[in-house]
Amino acid sequence: MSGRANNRNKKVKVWARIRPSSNFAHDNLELLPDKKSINLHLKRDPKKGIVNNQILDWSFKLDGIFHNATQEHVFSTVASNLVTSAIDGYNGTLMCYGQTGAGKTFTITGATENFRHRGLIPRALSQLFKEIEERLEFSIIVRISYMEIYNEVMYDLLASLPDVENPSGKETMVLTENQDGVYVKGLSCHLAQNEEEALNLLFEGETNRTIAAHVLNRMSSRSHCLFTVYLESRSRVHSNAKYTVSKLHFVDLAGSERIGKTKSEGKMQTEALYINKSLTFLEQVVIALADRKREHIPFRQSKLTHYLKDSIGGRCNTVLITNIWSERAQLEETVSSLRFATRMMCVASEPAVNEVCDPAILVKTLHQEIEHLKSELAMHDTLANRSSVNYDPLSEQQKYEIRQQCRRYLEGTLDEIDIVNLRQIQGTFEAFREIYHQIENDVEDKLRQKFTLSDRADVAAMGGAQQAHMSTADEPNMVGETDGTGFGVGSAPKSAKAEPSAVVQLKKKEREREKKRAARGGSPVGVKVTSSPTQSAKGEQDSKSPLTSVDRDKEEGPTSPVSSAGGAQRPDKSLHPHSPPSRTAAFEEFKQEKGSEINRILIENKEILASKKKAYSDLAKKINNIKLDIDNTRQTLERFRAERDTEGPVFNNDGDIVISEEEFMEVQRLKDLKKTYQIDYEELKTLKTQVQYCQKLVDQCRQKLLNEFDKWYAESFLNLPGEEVQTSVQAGYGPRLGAFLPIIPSAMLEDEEEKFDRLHNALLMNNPDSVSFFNAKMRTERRKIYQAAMSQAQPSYAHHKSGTPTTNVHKKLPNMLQVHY
Ligand SMILES: Nc1ncnc2c1ncn2[C@@H]1O[C@H](COP(=O)(O)OP(=O)(O)OP(=O)(O)O)[C@@H](O)[C@H]1O
Repeated sequence: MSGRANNRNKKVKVWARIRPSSNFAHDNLELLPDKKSINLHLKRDPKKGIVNNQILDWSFKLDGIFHNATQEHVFSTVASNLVTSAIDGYNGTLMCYGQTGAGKTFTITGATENFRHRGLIPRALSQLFKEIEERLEFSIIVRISYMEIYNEVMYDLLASLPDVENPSGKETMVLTENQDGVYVKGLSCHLAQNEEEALNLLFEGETNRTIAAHVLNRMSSRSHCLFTVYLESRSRVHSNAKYTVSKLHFVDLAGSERIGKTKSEGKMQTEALYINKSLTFLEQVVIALADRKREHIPFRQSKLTHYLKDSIGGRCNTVLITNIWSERAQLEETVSSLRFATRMMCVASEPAVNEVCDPAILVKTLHQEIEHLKSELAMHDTLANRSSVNYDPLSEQQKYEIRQQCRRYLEGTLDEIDIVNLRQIQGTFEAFREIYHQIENDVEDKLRQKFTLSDRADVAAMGGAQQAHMSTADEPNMVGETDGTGFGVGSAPKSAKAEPSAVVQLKKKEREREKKRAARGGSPVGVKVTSSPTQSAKGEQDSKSPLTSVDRDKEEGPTSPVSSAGGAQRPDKSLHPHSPPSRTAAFEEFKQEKGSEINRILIENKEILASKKKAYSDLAKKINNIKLDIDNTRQTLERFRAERDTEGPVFNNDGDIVISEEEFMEVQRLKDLKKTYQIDYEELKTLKTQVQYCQKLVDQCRQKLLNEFDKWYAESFLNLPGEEVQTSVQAGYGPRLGAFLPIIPSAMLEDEEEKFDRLHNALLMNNPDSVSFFNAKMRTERRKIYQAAMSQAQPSYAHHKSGTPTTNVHKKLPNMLQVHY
């Protein structure tokens, strides 16, 4: 069956979710083992008389039924794909329908007091940003709007409480349509650059909804809430004119119970009437959509259906979750909800990507193409006598010939390269690039050899010192091993063996002298701190060493940083031509002397950074506490509302519900808390920028210090001109960790750390209980980063041991770390 035929059979996906209950009506409600079907048996209603046509047995088959399902299971089953498809450019709608208290809000938003119970929106946002981070080749913009429709009036839940300042409820937003679809003029749309910002918008909308419910007596269960995520995705790789736009709606519908059941009067009756009307219109739209022959769909009858015009079935991925009760008293409403669900199942859905063309880029691309074709033609005209324009790609033979031509051109044996067509020009440039890379690699190899030998000399010197320190004749293997391999660590590369440098020869001689000394029972070099240089030099006069006696004196002198305890003496190039101090000791020395100014600045910057970080973390804690306060206040307000509902609401002359002073105070408190939260949050953002800035300064200073040290070390001890030195930072090695350990760039780790902090804070806002969960997650993630970094760095380490210390760890890390987020 073709994909098209498949699409033709596609329908809106419909699920039912049963609210957990200890009074599950087992006699009336039967769930079948396929986990899709449900049978209901109603008792005859004696109030309807002896003769009535009431249907008592109902069977429904849906796409699935969630019974005792976790939030995670519901999300992965119905919403996860919607999120991925939305990033791919498909519109998506997830709607919860059902009577009041059946669990719509619990499903869509979740319970704030428990992290495990967070609903589909926070989970979807989390997955969304994770996937966006993984799609490096796309630049994806996320915007969010949050709207409430109450009594057929639209309210922006993300505007700064317009309805509180405008209690008349005069509508400021208008539903409009253009070629791109339906949109609401006046509805604020907010950029969200990460999960934290998106969660904040959700949280802000929820708070505004609660405040409006109390200040304006707008019952949240009596309004429709629409949280919409808008995505715009452009390729970073191809600068073509096409890009995708999509929107993902999360719709929490008002309670669907019939008006008789609410037993409402006054204002509440008006609400119920509006709800009934808009849900009836929704049902009419669904019925019309299900009928393929219908040409007119009555979308414009209500704000809800008009807003969702392009978001139910059709080109959009649509999922309906019908929330139902399982208790006997609610069976009639349950049947009604399931009937709506089965109607929705008939609505066809043929999702399609929403691709848009950017006219400006399109014009630019076409211009480029015209220019390209023009130049091809021009070339064809000029070269018509010599060759014709060839559009085929170059063959291997042709590429080889072009490479040869380029080489000869560079060597000077060819004066001009014959240009025949555009392909050849491109091939020529490619050949030049290859040659350039090859030269670059050759130069790097040469530098590596230089480093290898010097570092080996360094290691050998340390090996000698170690052996001397042990100072036991029964451990000759230490020396023997070192001598055997030449350097004690790994084996030398062939090139190094073929062309031993002066340093290598120097070391060999030193080993020979060492052996002789050991045979005579004398102290090895490393411990001859107090011996007379002339004396020791004298003993060596007969040897065939190419060194002068002065050289030997210097070599064995008491100022050797390796031999002196602590090694903190001032390194002197002239005194130590071949026995440099360990890099760690030299670095300590460097910080005190030549690099003292930059080191001082580094320490200062570190202190400032630490204080900023502390201020940031203190403020984050404070904000979290405010968030806890807000949650508690909201719960208190909920309690007040519940009490009012049980006692029966008291109305004033205007028909508005009168609230107690205590409740009023709580509302005030909630507003104040929200204001403080916003102010502090703004300050937190400023602090964060400051922390990032200070971090950059610290990194720069550290890098400068290391670079200067490397140059100084090379000049002073390795006889290398400073400019030729590949610094520790470039090479990924640093004195603090010893010459052989890779440094994971601190900036990078802190970047990751920041990500954790952000996530941590965002999730704390959602629920304070998640702290331990997140700490654990942070630990695992950090371990992963380290392991990944080390496993990447490991080959370089091994390489280094065998003589190639220049592998650039820095270059490898970023891509690898990004994989984790
Ligand atoms: N699957 C579930 N698991 C645990 N608790 C649930 C579940 N479904 C609903 N609840 C609880 O039932 C109560 C009512 O749920 P909720 O507010 O989500 O209903 P609703 O359908 O959105 O009602 P309304 O129309 O008034 O907004 C809440 O306290 C919620 O925590």
